[in-house]
Amino acid sequence: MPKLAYLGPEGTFTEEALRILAPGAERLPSTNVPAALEAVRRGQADGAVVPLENSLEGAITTTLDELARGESLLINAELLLPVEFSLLARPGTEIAHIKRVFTHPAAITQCRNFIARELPDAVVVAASSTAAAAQEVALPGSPYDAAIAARIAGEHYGLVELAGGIGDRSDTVTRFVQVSRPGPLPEPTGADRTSLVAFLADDHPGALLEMLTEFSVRGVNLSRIESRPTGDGIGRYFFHFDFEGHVADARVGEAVSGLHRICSRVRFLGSYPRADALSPQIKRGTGDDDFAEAASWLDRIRTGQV
Ligand SMILES: O=C(O)C(=O)C[C@]1(C(=O)O)C=C[C@@H](O)C=C1
Repeated sequence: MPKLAYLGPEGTFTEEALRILAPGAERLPSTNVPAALEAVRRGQADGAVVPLENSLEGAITTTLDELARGESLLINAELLLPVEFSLLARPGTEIAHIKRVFTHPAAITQCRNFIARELPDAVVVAASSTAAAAQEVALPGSPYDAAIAARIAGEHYGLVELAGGIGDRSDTVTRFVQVSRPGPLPEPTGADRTSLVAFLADDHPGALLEMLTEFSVRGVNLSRIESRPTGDGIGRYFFHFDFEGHVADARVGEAVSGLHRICSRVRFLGSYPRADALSPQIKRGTGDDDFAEAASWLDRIRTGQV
């Protein structure tokens, strides 16, 4: 049975995602995303499940940065999980008396309107996770009056739900990824996604366009691009890319090789089945057969068999 680290403690949305992605796995709660990923790198866990982006707040930048640094980890699965938030408090608490709310920064963003409307005078403090906030609020003498978390966190830690479905949108989804140390890739399914991090050799004019061109000329459709600061100064970035296809596909392999040639460094983050199982539209001349036929034709003309 694999042991998987996750952003804990029990009752986080990440735990819910892990239960779906790996129902039989042993769960190792970690205090934050870096700790969950380090547990994999140190061999304390066989893998980890961490949040990557949210449909309302965008990327979980800590995860992007932690996947770009340290020893390489590979994404081997993803999950899109609908997230619903509840306002949880110790029994007997009234909303009017709530002055200090505790929750994960992503939850603060996703419940902004509820907080402004129903808790205008409350101070909202960032916690390492929604369930960590609920765990803290449940402690006698806690400095916090309420937590924003999943309803199940209230059940775990003995809190009552004062309000449910408090997110600004009812259709919010968070994307989670399951990562492991480098090893065999998942087999191509025809509905895959590939992720990588690219570091520019320099920021000459058009450098970003050159990277994008490596995808477009081969008909590889980008689904996400995020710039993240390298820390070397304002304007110095590295880039996270998600795109359709599996690195075993000729067009994807050619695009990734092209990036490898023009960038100072490329970190491959994996090819894995898409959570939405959507198959890409293959542009004319960019299918595996097209690449194979073109390679044969090139061999022929290089030997004068024109
Ligand atoms: O704190 C949690 O419960 C988490 O699983 C983290 C997290 C996140 O990082 O976005 C996951 C889903 C929600 O968007 C809120 C928080």
